[in-house]
Amino acid sequence: MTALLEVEGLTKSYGGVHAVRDVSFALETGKILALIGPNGAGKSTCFNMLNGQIRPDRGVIRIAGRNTTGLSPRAIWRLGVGRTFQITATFNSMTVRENMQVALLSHHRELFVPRGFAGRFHVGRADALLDLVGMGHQAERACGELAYGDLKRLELAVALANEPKLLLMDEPTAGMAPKERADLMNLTARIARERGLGVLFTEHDMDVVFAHADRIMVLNRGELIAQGVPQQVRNDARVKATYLGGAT
Ligand SMILES: Nc1ncnc2c1ncn2[C@@H]1O[C@H](COP(=O)(O)OP(=O)(O)OP(=O)(O)O)[C@@H](O)[C@H]1O
Repeated sequence: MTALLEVEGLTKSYGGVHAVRDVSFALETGKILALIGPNGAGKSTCFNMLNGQIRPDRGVIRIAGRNTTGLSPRAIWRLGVGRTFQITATFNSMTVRENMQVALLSHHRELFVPRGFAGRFHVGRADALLDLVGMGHQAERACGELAYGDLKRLELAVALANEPKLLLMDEPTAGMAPKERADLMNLTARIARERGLGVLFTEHDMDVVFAHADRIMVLNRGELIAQGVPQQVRNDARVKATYLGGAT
């Protein structure tokens, strides 16, 4: 069976710095894969090659069997790759529902709706996605008033408006309280299973990674030094020496 995401020999250098070197992995539908590593290991570079922001020097990226290497971020988004960001990207002056409506209009390429009319479109779909992430009761609130954890859930719903097959989450739980972190990751795992999404996330919080990832990849100085299920990675001598130390 073709994996949802297949990466072979992904490589990127900046001058003499090997930011990502010969990285290969695969991600199956319905699974959650974590990409971890110390500061400067190459996580962001790797992520940004997958979403089209950085062009690899070498290597191949296939999403659902289609070669997406070197495509623009917009083309990759159109092929069904959703993203959430470290810094939440919602419109603060709009309500929660309006943010969803804008995302849905964009997904349906309805970009020329006259100002002030966007609120009439996709109400049912917007509310269904808000219910899915537990935000239905806050549909009328302005985003600027939301608690941080709720903003992150809205951001997840916005990413789902594009009906992605693959979801890339950059430090999804950064800045959240421990209980909110677990809630967001449990929600993400449930949605991934139910909708057959693959999720790739970067994360500095090892509790989140080991509790919620199906598989973990560890980067160090641009190279993948280990990948496997959490128990394998936790017990890997090289990972312990270079990264985890006594952390787990
Ligand atoms: N645009 C760039 N120009 C030059 N060097 C870069 C550039 N982007 C990244 N690097 C270098 O590539 C290496 C990998 O950086 P990257 O940001 O991908 O790591 P990271 O694992 O995401 O780190 P962090 O956890 O701190 O965000 C680092 O040595 C970094 O200094």
